[in-house]
Amino acid sequence: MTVTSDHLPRPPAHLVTPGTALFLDADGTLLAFADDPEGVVVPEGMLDTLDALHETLDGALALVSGRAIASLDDIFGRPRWAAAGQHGLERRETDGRTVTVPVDAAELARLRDEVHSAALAMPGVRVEDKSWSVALHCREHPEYLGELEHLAPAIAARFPGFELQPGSYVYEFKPRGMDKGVAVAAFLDTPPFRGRSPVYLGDDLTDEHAFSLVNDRGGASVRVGARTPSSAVFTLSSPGDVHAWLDSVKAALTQGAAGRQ
Ligand SMILES: O=P(O)(O)OC[C@H]1O[C@H](O[C@H]2O[C@H](CO)[C@@H](O)[C@H](O)[C@H]2O)[C@H](O)[C@@H](O)[C@@H]1O
Repeated sequence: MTVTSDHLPRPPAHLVTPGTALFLDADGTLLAFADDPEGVVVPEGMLDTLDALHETLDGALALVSGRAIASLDDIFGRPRWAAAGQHGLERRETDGRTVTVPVDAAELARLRDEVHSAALAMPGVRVEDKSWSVALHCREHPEYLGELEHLAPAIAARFPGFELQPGSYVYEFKPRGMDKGVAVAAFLDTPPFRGRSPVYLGDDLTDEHAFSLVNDRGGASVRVGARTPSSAVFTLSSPGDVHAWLDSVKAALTQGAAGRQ
Protein backbone atom coordinates (compact mmCIF):
# COMPACT_ATOMS: atom_id res chain seq x y z
CA MET A 1 0.00 0.00 0.00
CA THR A 2 1.30 3.50 -0.86
CA VAL A 3 1.44 5.68 2.23
CA THR A 4 1.40 9.48 1.93
CA SER A 5 3.46 11.83 4.08
CA ASP A 6 0.56 12.29 6.50
CA HIS A 7 0.32 8.50 6.85
CA LEU A 8 -3.05 8.02 5.21
CA PRO A 9 -2.99 4.91 3.02
CA ARG A 10 -4.14 4.69 -0.58
CA PRO A 11 -7.54 2.95 -0.80
CA PRO A 12 -7.42 -0.55 -2.29
CA ALA A 13 -9.49 -1.04 -5.46
CA HIS A 14 -11.60 -3.66 -3.66
CA LEU A 15 -12.82 -0.99 -1.22
CA VAL A 16 -15.76 -0.68 -3.62
CA THR A 17 -17.86 -3.84 -3.88
CA PRO A 18 -21.25 -4.47 -5.53
CA GLY A 19 -22.74 -3.59 -2.11
CA THR A 20 -21.19 -0.11 -1.96
CA ALA A 21 -22.96 3.24 -2.11
CA LEU A 22 -20.47 5.50 -3.88
CA PHE A 23 -20.52 9.27 -3.18
CA LEU A 24 -18.34 11.58 -5.25
CA ASP A 25 -17.55 15.24 -4.74
CA ALA A 26 -17.08 17.19 -7.99
CA ASP A 27 -14.57 20.09 -7.89
CA GLY A 28 -11.12 19.10 -6.71
CA THR A 29 -12.12 15.40 -6.73
CA LEU A 30 -13.50 14.42 -10.14
CA LEU A 31 -12.64 17.78 -11.72
CA ALA A 32 -9.36 19.67 -11.68
CA PHE A 33 -9.81 23.26 -10.52
CA ALA A 34 -10.25 26.03 -13.08
CA ASP A 35 -10.16 29.79 -12.53
CA ASP A 36 -13.74 30.15 -13.71
CA PRO A 37 -16.29 27.78 -12.09
CA GLU A 38 -17.82 27.38 -15.55
CA GLY A 39 -14.47 26.47 -17.09
CA VAL A 40 -14.10 22.96 -15.64
CA VAL A 41 -13.68 19.99 -17.97
CA VAL A 42 -14.61 16.34 -17.40
CA PRO A 43 -11.45 14.36 -18.21
CA GLU A 44 -11.66 12.14 -21.25
CA GLY A 45 -12.83 8.65 -20.38
CA MET A 46 -14.17 9.56 -16.95
CA LEU A 47 -17.82 9.49 -17.96
CA ASP A 48 -17.39 5.96 -19.37
CA THR A 49 -15.89 4.87 -16.07
CA LEU A 50 -18.62 6.53 -14.02
CA ASP A 51 -21.36 5.12 -16.27
CA ALA A 52 -19.95 1.62 -15.78
CA LEU A 53 -19.77 2.06 -11.99
CA HIS A 54 -23.28 3.51 -11.92
CA GLU A 55 -24.56 0.41 -13.68
CA THR A 56 -22.57 -2.10 -11.61
CA LEU A 57 -23.76 -0.44 -8.39
CA ASP A 58 -27.39 -0.50 -9.57
CA GLY A 59 -27.57 3.29 -9.50
CA ALA A 60 -26.07 3.68 -6.02
CA LEU A 61 -23.68 6.41 -7.15
CA ALA A 62 -24.30 10.07 -6.34
CA LEU A 63 -22.54 13.35 -6.98
CA VAL A 64 -22.35 15.43 -3.78
CA SER A 65 -21.39 19.00 -4.51
CA GLY A 66 -21.47 22.62 -3.48
CA ARG A 67 -22.62 23.36 -7.03
CA ALA A 68 -26.26 23.60 -8.00
CA ILE A 69 -27.62 20.37 -9.52
CA ALA A 70 -28.27 22.28 -12.77
CA SER A 71 -24.56 23.06 -12.95
CA LEU A 72 -23.66 19.38 -12.31
CA ASP A 73 -26.01 18.39 -15.14
CA ASP A 74 -24.39 20.91 -17.49
CA ILE A 75 -20.95 19.54 -16.65
CA PHE A 76 -21.62 15.79 -16.49
CA GLY A 77 -24.72 15.53 -18.72
CA ARG A 78 -26.23 12.82 -16.51
CA PRO A 79 -29.60 14.14 -15.30
CA ARG A 80 -30.62 10.61 -14.22
CA TRP A 81 -27.88 10.26 -11.61
CA ALA A 82 -28.63 10.92 -7.98
CA ALA A 83 -27.10 14.21 -6.90
CA ALA A 84 -26.88 16.52 -3.92
CA GLY A 85 -26.37 20.15 -4.90
CA GLN A 86 -25.53 23.27 -2.91
CA HIS A 87 -24.14 21.15 -0.07
CA GLY A 88 -27.39 19.15 0.13
CA LEU A 89 -29.89 22.03 -0.03
CA GLU A 90 -31.24 20.26 -3.11
CA ARG A 91 -31.09 16.50 -3.46
CA ARG A 92 -32.18 14.47 -6.48
CA GLU A 93 -33.04 10.86 -5.84
CA THR A 94 -32.74 8.09 -8.42
CA ASP A 95 -36.47 8.26 -9.26
CA GLY A 96 -35.90 11.86 -10.38
CA ARG A 97 -37.66 13.40 -7.36
CA THR A 98 -35.82 16.45 -6.03
CA VAL A 99 -36.01 17.32 -2.34
CA THR A 100 -35.21 20.91 -1.36
CA VAL A 101 -34.80 22.72 1.92
CA PRO A 102 -37.02 25.75 2.65
CA VAL A 103 -35.15 29.04 2.57
CA ASP A 104 -36.12 32.51 3.82
CA ALA A 105 -36.33 34.27 0.44
CA ALA A 106 -36.26 37.78 1.92
CA GLU A 107 -33.15 37.08 3.97
CA LEU A 108 -31.47 35.45 0.95
CA ALA A 109 -32.27 38.52 -1.19
CA ARG A 110 -30.70 40.86 1.41
CA LEU A 111 -27.67 38.58 1.68
CA ARG A 112 -27.25 38.54 -2.11
CA ASP A 113 -27.30 42.36 -2.22
CA GLU A 114 -24.69 42.55 0.50
CA VAL A 115 -22.42 39.99 -1.16
CA HIS A 116 -22.65 41.75 -4.53
CA SER A 117 -21.82 45.11 -2.88
CA ALA A 118 -18.85 43.60 -1.07
CA ALA A 119 -17.51 42.17 -4.35
CA LEU A 120 -17.66 45.58 -6.04
CA ALA A 121 -14.89 46.72 -3.70
CA MET A 122 -12.69 43.75 -4.72
CA PRO A 123 -12.28 43.86 -8.52
CA GLY A 124 -11.89 40.37 -9.95
CA VAL A 125 -13.59 38.60 -7.06
CA ARG A 126 -16.42 36.55 -8.58
CA VAL A 127 -19.90 36.18 -7.12
CA GLU A 128 -21.56 32.84 -7.83
CA ASP A 129 -25.26 33.22 -7.32
CA LYS A 130 -27.00 29.87 -6.80
CA SER A 131 -30.68 29.43 -5.97
CA TRP A 132 -30.26 28.80 -2.23
CA SER A 133 -26.77 30.03 -1.57
CA VAL A 134 -24.22 32.55 -2.76
CA ALA A 135 -20.44 32.33 -3.01
CA LEU A 136 -17.51 34.74 -3.23
CA HIS A 137 -14.61 33.32 -5.30
CA CYS A 138 -11.06 34.69 -5.28
CA ARG A 139 -8.99 31.99 -7.04
CA GLU A 140 -7.88 34.52 -9.67
CA HIS A 141 -7.13 37.14 -7.00
CA PRO A 142 -5.76 35.32 -3.98
CA GLU A 143 -4.52 38.66 -2.65
CA TYR A 144 -8.10 39.13 -1.38
CA LEU A 145 -8.03 35.97 0.74
CA GLY A 146 -6.94 37.83 3.88
CA GLU A 147 -9.64 40.46 3.47
CA LEU A 148 -12.30 37.83 2.79
CA GLU A 149 -11.24 35.86 5.83
CA HIS A 150 -12.49 38.76 7.96
CA LEU A 151 -15.22 40.14 5.75
CA ALA A 152 -17.07 36.86 5.07
CA PRO A 153 -17.67 35.97 8.75
CA ALA A 154 -18.74 39.58 9.39
CA ILE A 155 -21.33 39.37 6.60
CA ALA A 156 -22.51 35.93 7.77
CA ALA A 157 -23.00 37.26 11.32
CA ARG A 158 -25.65 39.68 10.04
CA PHE A 159 -27.74 36.83 8.54
CA PRO A 160 -28.77 34.46 11.34
CA GLY A 161 -30.53 32.03 9.00
CA PHE A 162 -27.29 31.48 7.07
CA GLU A 163 -23.89 30.06 7.84
CA LEU A 164 -20.49 30.36 6.24
CA GLN A 165 -18.91 27.42 4.41
CA PRO A 166 -15.27 28.14 3.53
CA GLY A 167 -13.77 26.19 0.64
CA SER A 168 -10.97 26.34 -1.89
CA TYR A 169 -10.53 30.08 -2.61
CA VAL A 170 -14.22 30.49 -1.88
CA TYR A 171 -16.50 31.62 0.92
CA GLU A 172 -20.05 30.39 0.58
CA PHE A 173 -23.13 31.58 2.46
CA LYS A 174 -25.73 28.85 2.80
CA PRO A 175 -28.87 28.32 4.86
CA ARG A 176 -28.08 26.92 8.29
CA GLY A 177 -28.40 23.25 9.16
CA MET A 178 -27.61 21.47 5.89
CA ASP A 179 -24.28 19.95 4.96
CA LYS A 180 -22.91 17.09 2.87
CA GLY A 181 -23.05 14.69 5.83
CA VAL A 182 -26.79 15.32 6.24
CA ALA A 183 -27.23 14.87 2.48
CA VAL A 184 -25.37 11.53 2.45
CA ALA A 185 -27.39 10.33 5.47
CA ALA A 186 -30.61 11.16 3.58
CA PHE A 187 -29.42 9.16 0.56
CA LEU A 188 -28.57 6.20 2.80
CA ASP A 189 -32.20 6.18 3.98
CA THR A 190 -33.54 5.69 0.45
CA PRO A 191 -33.14 3.06 -2.26
CA PRO A 192 -30.88 2.10 -3.97
CA PHE A 193 -28.46 3.43 -1.31
CA ARG A 194 -30.24 1.96 1.73
CA GLY A 195 -28.44 -1.02 3.30
CA ARG A 196 -25.19 -0.37 1.42
CA SER A 197 -21.81 0.50 2.83
CA PRO A 198 -20.88 4.13 1.95
CA VAL A 199 -17.62 5.17 0.30
CA TYR A 200 -17.09 8.93 -0.04
CA LEU A 201 -14.41 10.79 -2.02
CA GLY A 202 -13.84 14.52 -1.49
CA ASP A 203 -11.14 17.12 -1.18
CA ASP A 204 -12.41 20.13 0.70
CA LEU A 205 -13.52 21.30 4.14
CA THR A 206 -17.15 20.87 3.12
CA ASP A 207 -16.45 17.14 2.54
CA GLU A 208 -15.37 16.65 6.15
CA HIS A 209 -19.05 16.54 7.21
CA ALA A 210 -19.53 13.57 4.87
CA PHE A 211 -16.24 11.91 5.94
CA SER A 212 -17.45 11.89 9.58
CA LEU A 213 -20.83 10.51 8.59
CA VAL A 214 -19.49 7.61 6.50
CA ASN A 215 -16.86 6.80 9.14
CA ASP A 216 -19.64 6.61 11.76
CA ARG A 217 -21.66 4.34 9.46
CA GLY A 218 -18.78 1.88 9.07
CA GLY A 219 -17.95 3.08 5.55
CA ALA A 220 -14.79 4.58 4.11
CA SER A 221 -13.73 8.19 3.52
CA VAL A 222 -11.13 9.16 0.94
CA ARG A 223 -9.49 12.59 1.00
CA VAL A 224 -8.21 13.90 -2.33
CA GLY A 225 -5.09 16.03 -2.03
CA ALA A 226 -3.08 16.82 1.06
CA ARG A 227 -5.30 19.15 3.10
CA THR A 228 -4.94 18.55 6.85
CA PRO A 229 -6.37 17.92 9.35
CA SER A 230 -8.89 15.51 7.94
CA SER A 231 -11.00 12.73 9.39
CA ALA A 232 -10.66 10.72 6.17
CA VAL A 233 -9.09 7.29 6.45
CA PHE A 234 -7.63 7.00 2.94
CA THR A 235 -6.10 9.42 0.48
CA LEU A 236 -5.63 9.94 -3.27
CA SER A 237 -3.36 12.67 -4.53
CA SER A 238 -5.35 14.52 -7.21
CA PRO A 239 -8.34 14.34 -9.58
CA GLY A 240 -6.04 12.50 -12.04
CA ASP A 241 -5.29 9.95 -9.34
CA VAL A 242 -9.03 9.64 -8.58
CA HIS A 243 -9.66 8.88 -12.25
CA ALA A 244 -6.94 6.18 -12.28
CA TRP A 245 -8.28 4.71 -9.04
CA LEU A 246 -11.87 4.63 -10.31
CA ASP A 247 -10.60 2.80 -13.39
CA SER A 248 -8.96 0.22 -11.14
CA VAL A 249 -12.20 -0.11 -9.16
CA LYS A 250 -14.12 -0.69 -12.37
CA ALA A 251 -11.61 -3.36 -13.45
CA ALA A 252 -11.78 -5.11 -10.06
CA LEU A 253 -15.59 -5.12 -10.10
CA THR A 254 -15.64 -6.51 -13.65
CA GLN A 255 -13.14 -9.22 -12.71
CA GLY A 256 -15.19 -10.09 -9.61
CA ALA A 257 -18.36 -10.36 -11.71
CA ALA A 258 -16.59 -12.63 -14.22
CA GLY A 259 -15.30 -14.79 -11.34
CA ARG A 260 -18.83 -15.19 -9.96
CA GLN A 261 -20.21 -16.46 -13.30
O1 LIG B 1 -18.43 20.44 -3.46
P1 LIG B 1 -17.68 20.65 -4.74
O2 LIG B 1 -18.21 19.85 -5.89
O3 LIG B 1 -16.21 20.49 -4.57
O4 LIG B 1 -17.97 22.16 -5.10
C1 LIG B 1 -17.34 23.19 -4.31
C2 LIG B 1 -17.40 24.47 -5.08
O5 LIG B 1 -16.84 24.17 -6.34
C3 LIG B 1 -16.80 25.23 -7.28
O6 LIG B 1 -15.80 26.12 -6.86
C4 LIG B 1 -14.52 25.52 -6.85
O7 LIG B 1 -14.18 25.10 -8.18
C5 LIG B 1 -14.08 26.16 -9.16
C6 LIG B 1 -13.82 25.53 -10.51
O8 LIG B 1 -12.68 24.74 -10.49
C7 LIG B 1 -12.95 27.11 -8.74
O9 LIG B 1 -12.87 28.19 -9.67
C8 LIG B 1 -13.22 27.65 -7.33
O10 LIG B 1 -12.08 28.38 -6.86
C9 LIG B 1 -13.46 26.48 -6.33
O11 LIG B 1 -13.85 26.97 -5.06
C10 LIG B 1 -18.14 25.88 -7.44
O12 LIG B 1 -18.02 27.04 -8.19
C11 LIG B 1 -18.84 26.17 -6.12
O13 LIG B 1 -20.20 26.52 -6.35
C12 LIG B 1 -18.83 24.91 -5.28
O14 LIG B 1 -19.47 25.13 -4.04
